[in-house]
Amino acid sequence: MPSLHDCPAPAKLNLFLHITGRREDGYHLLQTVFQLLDYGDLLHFDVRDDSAIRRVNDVPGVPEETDLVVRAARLLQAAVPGLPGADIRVDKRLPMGGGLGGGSSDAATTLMALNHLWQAGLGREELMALGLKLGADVPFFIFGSNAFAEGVGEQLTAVDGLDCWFVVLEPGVSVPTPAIFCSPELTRNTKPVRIADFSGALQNAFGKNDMQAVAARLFPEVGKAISWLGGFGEARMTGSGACVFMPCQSEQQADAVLAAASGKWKAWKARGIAKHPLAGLQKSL
Ligand SMILES: C[C@](O)(CO)[C@H](O)COP(=O)(O)OP(=O)(O)OC[C@H]1O[C@@H](n2ccc(N)nc2=O)[C@H](O)[C@@H]1O
Ligand SMILES: Nc1ncnc2c1ncn2[C@@H]1O[C@H](COP(=O)(O)OP(=O)(O)OP(=O)(O)O)[C@@H](O)[C@H]1O
Repeated sequence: MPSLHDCPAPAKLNLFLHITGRREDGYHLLQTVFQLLDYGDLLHFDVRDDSAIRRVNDVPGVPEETDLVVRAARLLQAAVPGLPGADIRVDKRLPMGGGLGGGSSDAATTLMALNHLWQAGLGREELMALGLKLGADVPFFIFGSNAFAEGVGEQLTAVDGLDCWFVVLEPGVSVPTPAIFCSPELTRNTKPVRIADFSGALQNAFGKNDMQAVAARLFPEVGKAISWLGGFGEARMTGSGACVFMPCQSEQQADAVLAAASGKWKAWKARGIAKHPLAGLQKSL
């Protein structure tokens, strides 16, 4: 039976995240730049000769039935008649509720890998539409490159992103995204930026993360991580938290920050990448 092993589900950073308004249905209008990293989860797929979808390993805190990889596989199966099943193994490296998009990226990798293995024949746009049913960040990971996102996060425009090393700090807490979006303290009136103003200016810490102040108040470890990393450069929270990142001038600078973090913080370095590693698996419509 066909199989695909060591499929990357890369992490993302939100280089900035502006909340510019709120829709009548409660969803927030935002502007953000998604940056892909060369670090993330690893997924393994084996096609089955029956139609069952199984996650074959234990993932602490995520029951099989609620796992986004299982839900993504079922969604694709339901979209195209006659598809077989799959065994899926998830090597989790990204923290949950970290703002790194781990669950969303796992879902996107599952849709892309199984679309290929099952020869389901869906195009990129169709996979992105399926992905949006699973979460706001899933379409970005299928999109294939770094992106400026608007609307509720589904309107994507390709951008270069940053070609540099990043240090990422894991504060050790899990931030539930709805807790930040629901907070009365969240500001929702940042003036919209133009994508043209963003390009080139990013190295000088363009923009801000509007969710950062709320997350730091609700989860003090997030505030401590920002203060600590801010001693070395421009430190910012990604997504709704909890993780905090800093762009570095060189790999040596990243290594120096990691050495200083040793024994104090869980931290790692990753390089910004321009393309999703599975982008070549898809046919575009
Ligand atoms: C903050 C970001 O991480 C930025 O990358 C994402 O927009 C959030 O993505 P996510 O964690 O995949 O979130 P989802 O599972 O889609 O939504 C969780 C909840 O967040 C709120 N939500 C989400 C996206 C959005 N534009 N406005 C919202 O108000 C909704 O209450 C939703 O029920
Ligand atoms: N495969 C999966 N990996 C991680 N979380 C999953 C997965 N499947 C379901 N979940 C659920 O999704 C929740 C959010 O996890 P995730 O790691 O995507 O958060 P996040 O990094 O904050 O994402 P985002 O940046 O999109 O807000 C988890 O707490 C977990 O309950």
